[in-house]
Amino acid sequence: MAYETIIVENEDDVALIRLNRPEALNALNSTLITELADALSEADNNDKVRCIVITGSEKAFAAGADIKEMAEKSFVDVYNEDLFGAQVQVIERIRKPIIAAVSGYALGGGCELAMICDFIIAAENAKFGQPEVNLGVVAGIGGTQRLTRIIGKSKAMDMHLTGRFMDAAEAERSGLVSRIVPTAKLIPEAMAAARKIAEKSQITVRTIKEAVNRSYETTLSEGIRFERRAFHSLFGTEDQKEGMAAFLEKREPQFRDR
Ligand SMILES: CC(C)(O)CC(=O)SCCNC(=O)CCNC(=O)[C@H](O)C(C)(C)COP(=O)(O)OP(=O)(O)OC[C@H]1O[C@@H](n2cnc3c(N)ncnc32)[C@H](O)[C@@H]1OP(=O)(O)O
Repeated sequence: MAYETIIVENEDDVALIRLNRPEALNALNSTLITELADALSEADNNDKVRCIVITGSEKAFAAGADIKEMAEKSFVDVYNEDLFGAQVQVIERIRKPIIAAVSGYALGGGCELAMICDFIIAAENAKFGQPEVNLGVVAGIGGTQRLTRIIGKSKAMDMHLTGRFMDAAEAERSGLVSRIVPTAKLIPEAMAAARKIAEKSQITVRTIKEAVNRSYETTLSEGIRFERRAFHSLFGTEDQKEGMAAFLEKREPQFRDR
């Protein structure tokens, strides 16, 4: 499908989605967020795609929601159109793993989009922030909830209340990003991680995603019970037999997603 504000490249088993509004530092306008949700759904439904990478440009992953588009809207406008609601729900429900490859600014909705992804690989030049306070609003795509769970209350309050930016090193120390790579190597490193995931059993990968995400939604004991059931259930798959046999036979597993 042809898109106006994103570019989708399918390489082997991985869909690489590039946000592409360089003139506005990939600010999330209604076209971009809708096209992103559509492209992610398409990738989720495409049997050839086993992992997804979302990235932006070197200067900006995304500088947040499009302020020019939002500035004149009233409460009634954003309430009635449920600004960001439908598209974000689609993105949150994608079952395949999504890596955010972040270079440059990931601010406001850009930081929130990266946090919806399953993990973040950051370039050395990455900067994260929730500067909505400077615009007289609060984050609206989960920033107050996800950032707090990821980096803790004190740092999350600092980021949201002051609107300051966090560099890649602080983001890694805080657990917001899984690793930092040289800026020029961001896409190759993210694609290599995605290809590694794509080699695994997709039933196992989806179960892992579901179980880790469950930890945000439930109590520790419920989460552990869910994990144990998930672990037991995978013994009903051919891929568990193959994975364990391959280890014992000292060979690489050939998973069939069954
Ligand atoms: C999703 C919600 C609900 O959580 C809410 C939000 O996300 S609100 C938005 C939060 N984001 C911000 O407040 C960041 C706004 N941008 C900046 O502070 C700066 O642009 C910068 C620090 C990221 C980069 O600064 P600089 O290098 O000086 O570049 P600029 O000249 O400012 O920007 C270039 C160009 O891009 C336009 N731009 C940047 N960000 C946005 C945006 N969020 N919405 C719309 N347009 C944006 C900027 O206006 C410039 O375009 P021109 O004015 O030159 O046409």
